[in-house]
Amino acid sequence: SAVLPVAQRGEIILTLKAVPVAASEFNSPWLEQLAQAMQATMLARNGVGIAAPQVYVSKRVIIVASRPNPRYPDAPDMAAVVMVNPEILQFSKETCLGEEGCLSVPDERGTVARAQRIIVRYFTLHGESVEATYEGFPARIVQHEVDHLDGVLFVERL
Ligand SMILES: O=C(O)C[C@@H](Cc1ccccc1)C(=O)SCC(=O)c1ccccc1
Ligand SMILES: [Zn+2]
Repeated sequence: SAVLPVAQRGEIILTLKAVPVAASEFNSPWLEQLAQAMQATMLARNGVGIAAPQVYVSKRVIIVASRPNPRYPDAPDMAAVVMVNPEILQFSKETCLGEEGCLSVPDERGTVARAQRIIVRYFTLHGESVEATYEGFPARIVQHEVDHLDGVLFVERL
């Protein structure tokens, strides 16, 4: 499906707090198409995650898709997870440093401290509520993507 343009650092959309997806939007063709376009865009850019504001949709939808890569060779190879209205319920006290990049800040990488483990609650595209624990690289991606929903770029955490 459609690969969408990705907003770049300095564009207002990336500084906004995205709005929650409304109950009426679950199970809608709109939300399915948004998720498919986000996934296609993420894959086209070789990303391991993406947030809706990065494709100019200021709504609280993210995709998390950890896979082994040069920087995280032992990262889990996980099926892409679409999270609607994600909320991080708990951050572990333990943090870890790791390198991050961003599809909206090309040619820049930096070392960011993130909680080692998190509990996140989100809804699926069908409106089911899920609570899940993530740690390590997948937890890092979730925190990076939820930051996008709150208008925060990783470079502000360096
Ligand atoms: O801008 C985004 O949200 C995508 C971003 C997600 C992310 C990467 C690394 C740590 C946290 C979140 C990317 O996928 S950047 C490109 C990439 O695949 C990558 C970059 C650095 C390290 C590992 C992967
Ligand atoms: Zn990013």
